[in-house]
Amino acid sequence: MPAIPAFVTDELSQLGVTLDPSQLDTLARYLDRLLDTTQRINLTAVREPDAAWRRLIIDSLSLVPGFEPVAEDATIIDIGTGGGLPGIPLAIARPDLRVTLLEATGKKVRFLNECIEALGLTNTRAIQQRAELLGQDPAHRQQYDIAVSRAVGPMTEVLEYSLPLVKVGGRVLAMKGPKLEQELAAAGDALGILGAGDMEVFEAYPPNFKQDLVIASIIKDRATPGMYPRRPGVPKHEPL
Ligand SMILES: C[S@@+](CC[C@H](N)C(=O)[O-])C[C@H]1O[C@@H](n2cnc3c(N)ncnc32)[C@H](O)[C@@H]1O
Repeated sequence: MPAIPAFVTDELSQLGVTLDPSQLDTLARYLDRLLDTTQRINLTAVREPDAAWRRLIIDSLSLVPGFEPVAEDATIIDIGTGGGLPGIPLAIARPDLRVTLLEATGKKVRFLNECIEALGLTNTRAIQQRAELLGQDPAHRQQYDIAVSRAVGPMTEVLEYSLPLVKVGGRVLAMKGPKLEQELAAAGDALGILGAGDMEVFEAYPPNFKQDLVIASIIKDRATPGMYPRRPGVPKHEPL
């Protein structure tokens, strides 16, 4: 069984996340695969095992408290999931939720499908597509309760990828660093245009952790106009 550092359960419990031994084991097996595969495909820059538990697994699970209240069987989409972050740790920690991993790059999606199969993640699927196209696909547009993301781009771009995929009444949860304030100052137009309502920003960790990870939580309260998201590449190169 892959090693699980002693700090993991304690740090998770400080975030309000409790996992059983088999969930911890599944997380360890996922991390093993991710670190092993990253020697061939660049899936993460974090290679050292303790740092990988903290920055990849525990950081991802810091989103869990932001899910509440959430309906049983709620649908989550992880936009630009790369090697499965934060979506795979979330799917392991919350088997009651249905998780879609969205990623544009084929070789990363192949890795995600191998993980889903090997780890027996029956609540998880991976889709190879660009967010700009999935957001215009009626099978996915405004179908998700929650859109999550990590390290996909500035807030304005993340909002144009995320809000079209979320139901009215659903939520966007974006993992962000210390530049969030500047990014939000630039994102006012995007919030209004894309149908955002109330927004809250909270620290992912209690103060004793000294981590600067913050989570922006945005409720969607109106339908997104049909012209958004715009064509692939436009949200990035001509931000709203
Ligand atoms: C910096 S990586 C972050 C990956 C992962 N979220 C993480 O934190 O490790 C950004 C990922 O988003 C994907 N991506 C970027 N733009 C995208 C888009 N428009 N639609 C789908 N995936 C996209 C990229 O292919 C890449 O794998």
